[in-house]
Order: sequence, then C-alpha cells, then structure tokens
Amino acid sequence: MAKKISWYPSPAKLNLFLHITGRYENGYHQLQSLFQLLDKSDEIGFDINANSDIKIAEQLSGVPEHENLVYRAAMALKAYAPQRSGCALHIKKCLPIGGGIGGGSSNAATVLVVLNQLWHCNLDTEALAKIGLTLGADVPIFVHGNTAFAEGVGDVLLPTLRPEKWYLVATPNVSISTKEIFTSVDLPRNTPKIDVKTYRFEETHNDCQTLVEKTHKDVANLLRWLLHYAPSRMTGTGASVFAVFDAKENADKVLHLLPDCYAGFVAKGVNRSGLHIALGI
Ligand SMILES: C[C@@](CO)(OP(=O)(O)O)[C@H](O)COP(=O)(O)OP(=O)(O)OC[C@H]1O[C@@H](n2ccc(N)nc2=O)[C@H](O)[C@@H]1O
Ligand SMILES: Nc1ncnc2c1ncn2[C@@H]1O[C@H](COP(=O)(O)OP(=O)(O)O)[C@@H](O)[C@H]1O
Repeated sequence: MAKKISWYPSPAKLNLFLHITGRYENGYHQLQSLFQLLDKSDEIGFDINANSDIKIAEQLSGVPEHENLVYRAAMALKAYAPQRSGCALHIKKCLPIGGGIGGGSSNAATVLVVLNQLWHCNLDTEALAKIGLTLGADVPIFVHGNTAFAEGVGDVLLPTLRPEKWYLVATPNVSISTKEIFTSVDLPRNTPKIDVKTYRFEETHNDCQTLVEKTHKDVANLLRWLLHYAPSRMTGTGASVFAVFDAKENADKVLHLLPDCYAGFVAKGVNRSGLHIALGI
C-alpha cells in the first residue's frame, strides 16, 4: 500500500523595506523591516514513523542532508518529542534558493509547527520561535505566521494588517551569501530608527541594495527594468527583487515581458500564513 504523506505549505516572504540600525556585540545586525508574507509556497511532506529515524526523502541539489534546514528543524524539535518519534520529510521546492524570500527559513518553520502537532510536543508558539531563532534569524516570523514589522535581528515582531497587494518577484541567476553582505565594510549600518506607525513604502529603502547593485550588475539591471513599470526594490540580501501592483492583471502583464534570463512569479501579499490557515491556528 502507498504510504500516506501529509503535505503542508511553506510560504515565501518579502522584506518590503530593510533598514540596518546598528550592530550587536556578537556581530549580528540590528534591523527594522516589514516582513510581507506571500501566497506562494514550497510544500513540505510528512511521513511519520515510530522507529525514531529522521530523514529527507529527496535531497535538494547543493544542500547536504545535515545542513538542510528541514532536517535541522526536525532534529532540534526531537529533544522535546516522545521517544521513538521519527519522520521522513519530503520537499517540493518552488521558491528560489538563497533569493532573499526566506524559503529555507520558512521550510524550517513549517517543520517545527507541523511536527509539534504530529509528535504531540505541545510547545507554544513562543517556544517554537525560540528554537527557530537558533536555526536562522528569519525563522520566527514564519513560526508566528503573520505579516509583521520586525526589529532586533528580525525576531521582535509586531503583526500588522497591510492592504493585500500583488507582487511580481524576479530572480537573476546569481547567488548572494547573506553572510558576505553582512560582513562587507561598505554596508550602511546607521539608518535612524523609524516609527513604524507612520510607515510609508516610499519613505523607506533596503540598506543592502546599493551594495548588491554594485557587486551584481544583473540585480542592478533587473531593478532598473522593473522601475519602468512599478515601484520596485530588492528583498532581504537579494538576489530577488519585487515590484508592487494594485491589480494582479498588471503584475501578470509585466511578468510576460520579463526577459528570459530572469525567473519570475506573481504572488499576492497576505496577512496570515497559508500554513496557519491550513492548520486552522
Ligand atoms: C537579513 C535577512 C532579512 O530577511 O536576509 P535574507 O536572508 O532574507 O536575505 C534575514 O534576516 C537573514 O536571516 P537568515 O538568512 O535566517 O540569517 P542567518 O542564517 O541567521 O544568518 C546568516 C548570516 O547573516 C548575518 N546576519 C543575519 C541576520 C542579522 N540580523 N544580522 C546578521 O549579521 C550573520 O553574519 C549570519 O552569519
Ligand atoms: N530547505 C532549504 N531550502 C532552501 N535553502 C536551504 C534549505 N536548507 C538549507 N538551505 C540553505 O540556506 C541558504 C538560504 O536559503 P533561503 O532561505 O532559500 O534564502 P534566503 O535566506 O536568501 O531567503 C541556501 O543557500 C541553502 O544553502
């Protein structure tokens, strides 16, 4: 008999803005950002077993199993699970890897939230977010599942209800390491803090963008092209960029014009994660 795999979504995010306001003693950066959740997702499949094995069913190219955030999240949660809790984990990748749209962090959060239920760990959201933070600064936002303003290293979250706009997300074929950006001497690190109550997209920016545009011409060219059509900006530490539209049909029109050398998709900005809606939490 075919094994039953339960599938759950693992949504993407955009950083609608990203200000670096300082640096902690441990080298991590103090941020202000608006994490906008999207209705575009990877899918994570769970096949629970009782022989205590955790394994990834199909490997991601370029990501060794023990470094895969899906595997690492399951291993981190195992300490809180009853004995003999195991799982085979499946990943349907739709989101570009290392694109600044949070795919890996979101995969980790989906594993924490779903296995917490399937393994009956009974941890609350705060406890799961705390475990998530040990895996990556972007994991807590996906554990909480709300579009939110963020401070700290991205872990201090203030949920917000935004108008549900449409986003064209485009990714050049380049890989940008988050660590490399954050260790650059050219990164601005002293943007004054804004009052998020008066947030306006056009009065904010992404502090990583100028640096990435200098080092990656593909990102600079793509942004210049997109700006002809709509307000556009880089997300996270890149390489993906996004353009904002009020109507889906306008985003779709520009997607059809996108040069073949870029991958792209259109997604709706949502206030609640598709994972949390699917789980009814
Ligand atoms: C800056 C953001 C905005 O969303 O970039 P993207 O990764 O999405 O592009 C994220 O917070 C990134 O989060 P995440 O990708 O989970 O980062 P981590 O794995 O925790 O850290 C990767 C590296 O980035 C640096 N780092 C990360 C976050 C932060 N607030 N300050 C840092 O200095 C650290 O040097 C760390 O070694
Ligand atoms: N399940 C996963 N999905 C994507 N990337 C992963 C995963 N597990 C580990 N990684 C590693 O994490 C890095 C960042 O991935 P990702 O979250 O997609 O990008 P970003 O942090 O730029 O938004 C990748 O370069 C990859 O090596």
